[in-house]
Amino acid sequence: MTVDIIPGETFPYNGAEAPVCELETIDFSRLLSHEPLEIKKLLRCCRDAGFFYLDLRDIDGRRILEDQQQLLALMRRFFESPEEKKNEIGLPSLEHGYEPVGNHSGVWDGTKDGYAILQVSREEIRSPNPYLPSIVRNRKDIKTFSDFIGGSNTITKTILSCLSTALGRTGADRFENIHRNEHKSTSALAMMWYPPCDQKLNKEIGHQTHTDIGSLTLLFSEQWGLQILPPGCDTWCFVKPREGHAVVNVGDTLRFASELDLFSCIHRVVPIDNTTDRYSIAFFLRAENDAEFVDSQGKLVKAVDWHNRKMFHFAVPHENQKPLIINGGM
Ligand SMILES: O=C(O)CCC(=O)C(=O)O
Ligand SMILES: [Fe+2]
Repeated sequence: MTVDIIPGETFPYNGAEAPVCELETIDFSRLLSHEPLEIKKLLRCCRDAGFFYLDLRDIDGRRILEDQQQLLALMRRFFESPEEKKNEIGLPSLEHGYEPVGNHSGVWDGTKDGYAILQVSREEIRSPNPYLPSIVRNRKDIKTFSDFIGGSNTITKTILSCLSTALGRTGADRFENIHRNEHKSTSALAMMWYPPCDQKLNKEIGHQTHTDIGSLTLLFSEQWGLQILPPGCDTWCFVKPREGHAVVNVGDTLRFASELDLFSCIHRVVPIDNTTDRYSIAFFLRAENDAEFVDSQGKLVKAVDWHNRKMFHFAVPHENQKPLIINGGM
């Protein structure tokens, strides 16, 4: 196991000092040139913790950091708008559209979630006339979404390809063959806004404990709140935000595709204080809709069915949730 709690490093939370975990860092430029040592390290991270930092500061990755700032400005403008404007198109599909706070279960039993979310699917942004709320349906905003989705797709596909190589997969067995760009998938950009939340008064809190549905998640947040439950550990640990880095994690379908070799780590988001709001951006790389996997229970499942089943499940009250679905069998 390579996930350790950073000795002496803690983060003040709920009147106590909470542990911070030590994740490894992978250099994106080195992955791009398939450097053997970096690929080996990547495989170790995906097998052990299922989470790592991706250093994007070299010239090959830097562009997405600029796109992240553009997207944050767009998100601030969007989430400050009146509710009826944000909700103009509702949720046309499970991976595209807007959902207000409270549409899913929350971080503590009996609570609902504490974030509003705008999703833009890769399928929709590639269409000639993307269907979006009119406050973001203009040339500049569509370019911001497309640049971010295109850049994130390139980064996550690079990681996927390195993992195929690291596992000695060849020909049709390479993971790229179930993530072909011209085949339909539920890959999407998710923009989340957590309004300030008073845990004593509020019933809409944080982001529930879960594993991710898809193959790889590329996550950007400049703010604290994300916690993971490292393998073999019974303590939740904070993931420290690091400038110039994204956080990447393995999701259920890549775990299934790897015959449970790769690790899909359980995580959640908790509110830090009752005065600050929080922004996070996630790109979810998901397999082609028709790709088939054997899940953690030995049952054959299609990528799109796993996605839809788990999405619906996120919304049901905690007492009706099946851990096998929420935590992907972890
Ligand atoms: O908001 C975050 O930092 C993480 C959100 C998350 O885990 C997810 O959307 O799957
Ligand atoms: Fe997640």
